[in-house]
Amino acid sequence: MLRAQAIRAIPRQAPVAGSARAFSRFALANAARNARPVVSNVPALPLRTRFHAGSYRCYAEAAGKFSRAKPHMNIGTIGHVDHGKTTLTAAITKVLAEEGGSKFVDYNQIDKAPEEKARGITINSSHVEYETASRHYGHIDCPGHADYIKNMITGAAQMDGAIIVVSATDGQMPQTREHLLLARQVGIKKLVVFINKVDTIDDPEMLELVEMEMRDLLSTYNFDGDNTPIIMGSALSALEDKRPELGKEKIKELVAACDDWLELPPRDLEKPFLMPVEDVFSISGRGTVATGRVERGTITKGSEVEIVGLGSTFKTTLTGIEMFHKELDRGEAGDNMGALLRGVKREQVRRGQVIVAPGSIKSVKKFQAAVYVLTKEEGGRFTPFMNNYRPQLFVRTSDVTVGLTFPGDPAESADKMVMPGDNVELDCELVHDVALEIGSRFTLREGGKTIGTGLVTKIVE
Ligand SMILES: Nc1nc2c(ncn2[C@@H]2O[C@H](COP(=O)(O)OP(=O)(O)OP(=O)(O)O)[C@@H](O)[C@H]2O)c(=O)[nH]1
Ligand SMILES: [Mg+2]
Repeated sequence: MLRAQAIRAIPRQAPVAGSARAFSRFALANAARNARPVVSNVPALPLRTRFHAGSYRCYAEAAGKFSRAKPHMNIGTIGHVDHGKTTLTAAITKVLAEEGGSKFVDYNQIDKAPEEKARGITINSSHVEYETASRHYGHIDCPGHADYIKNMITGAAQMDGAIIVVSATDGQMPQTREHLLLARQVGIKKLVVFINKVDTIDDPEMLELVEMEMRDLLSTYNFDGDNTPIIMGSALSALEDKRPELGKEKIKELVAACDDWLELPPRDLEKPFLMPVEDVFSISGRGTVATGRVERGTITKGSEVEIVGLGSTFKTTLTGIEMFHKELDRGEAGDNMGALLRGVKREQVRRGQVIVAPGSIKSVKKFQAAVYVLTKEEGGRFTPFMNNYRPQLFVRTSDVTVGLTFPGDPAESADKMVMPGDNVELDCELVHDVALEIGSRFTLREGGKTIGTGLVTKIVE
């Protein structure tokens, strides 16, 4: 709800008074098209894209509980089961509440996370918020491993940075590694480590060992193992007001490390321009107009752009921008606009292509992806699928058949299968190339229903 309000709260760019002739025919069609969804139950645009459009401004206007003049960042606790993610989340809100930067949210409130339906996929996750001297944070904690996986693949609750929690009693465990890998794949660049349950450890050498192993592991997954802040403490002590040197003080250190080390994500407006083509019109006397909703970046009239995907990639000049029947000089993320393209024939541009800042994204046919396959309760398949399964892949406005195979030796893949509810790494080959990059999210559909969702993790060609 908060999110929906927040999206609506983002003010649109006010149209500048139009010049001589607006491309009114396309504007009408544009309005009509916006009113009807193209494929009825295709999941909405990734929440992330919409949510990020206004970044912290969303929060500023939606909640009004704290002062929101500070930049906003989404983070979360990740790590192996039972290592103390939820306890730590509660402890952070408790310690910051004492300084007026949060409302204390106790363990039980966090752990009875509501089921959230994001694009048909049920994810249990809790969102809390708090404020430090320099930032406002939205913090995500999921109750179970499967929910972290779904969350990260689908991006339903996006994290720009994360706190990885490792229990000093166990050290790194399989899910520590799995979450690190996924964090890397979803584009999280920096993490902060919290070695938890230090209250139960008497041997300092044990702690050194856990720290060393974590630094190695971070480096293995291409994080900065040498410089990543590692804080050792006890979330439970902080929560129970015991041993402040392990509790409260360490939570303060952790929060300070988040402020200093985790980098604010680039705002959508700062990214290179990208507009997925939804429709194309030819307007006599003026030329070809492509319409769509700008996903990221800004563009000015007269800029050089590149049209990418579906077999043809070429450059042209954007000679006009129109919104709401008015001609404008500039378009930006979130705008529904029409782009007048110089010297381009109508047949050269198609729905499914993207118009981008030249060189900012490539057209791709083969890639690897992390895929989450919906359960039948989530509206997905009832039965497993095998090697060489060929559903439709939807990304932005394109819809292409994709062949899915298991990575590795084909001889060993013959009797492998993927069950509804699984998450798997798959090799993907599209029948047509489309604009994709590492981190692009897509959905898989078959027979009119969504059966899976995926994240591009590696570009092959
Ligand atoms: N001794 C000690 N126990 C702790 C500490 N932090 C958490 N625990 C205990 O560890 C257990 C698991 O803590 P949770 O916070 O539920 O762990 P989690 O990582 O959220 O677990 P899942 O959500 O199930 O993956 C609970 O019994 C906590 O009380 C700590 O600093 N010291
Ligand atoms: Mg938990």
